[in-house]
Amino acid sequence: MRIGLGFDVHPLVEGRELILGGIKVPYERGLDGHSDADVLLHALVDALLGAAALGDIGQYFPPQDPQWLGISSLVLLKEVWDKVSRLGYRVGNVDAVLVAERPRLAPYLPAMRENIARVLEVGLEQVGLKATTTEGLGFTGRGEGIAAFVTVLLFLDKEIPRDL
Ligand SMILES: Nc1ccn([C@@H]2O[C@H](COP(=O)(O)O)[C@@H](O)[C@H]2O)c(=O)n1
Ligand SMILES: C[C@@]1(CO)OP(=O)(O)OP(=O)(O)OC[C@H]1O
Repeated sequence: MRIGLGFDVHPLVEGRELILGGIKVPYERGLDGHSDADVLLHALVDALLGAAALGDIGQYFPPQDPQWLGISSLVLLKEVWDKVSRLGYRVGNVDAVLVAERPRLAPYLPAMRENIARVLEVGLEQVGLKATTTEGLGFTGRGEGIAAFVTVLLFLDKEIPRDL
């Protein structure tokens, strides 16, 4: 059994779409980055890589490489999951928190969970996802950016408990 932790932050800017968990969220600004800047999926990728002790997202998708310019982070997640699952790992559960003052994310969380469950080949009940504000405090509170924290539990095939 292995535990992984991922954390990411991207700045909110004008002229970009807001993509979170592979879902386009209607908002007047979007996250800036080399890829689609999906902060939730980047933190999830790092949690998976961390659990398998395989490094971090930038080692596989360098921000200087034009190949990844504007890429959907669902593609990056799929590539990393292929790598991790080839080692024999399966997901026990994922738990994640999006930290954003605005927009209100609750209506979009179910679709984000579905995307994550589909790519990681697990049931919806194995993917926890919440949103929180920081009550106006800090860079998230000022609306300067969005942060995400993700934990993941991996099992090797032979270790999977019967109730999962
Ligand atoms: N961007 C966000 C932030 C929060 N929510 C939902 O609001 C609830 C209250 O958040 P607090 O930070 O005030 O505790 C929270 O439970 C979320 O469901 C949201 O939808 N979008
Ligand atoms: C996803 C990658 C891909 O170039 O770029 P960004 O969208 O800038 O995201 P970040 O989390 O800053 O770094 C990871 C990179 O691998």
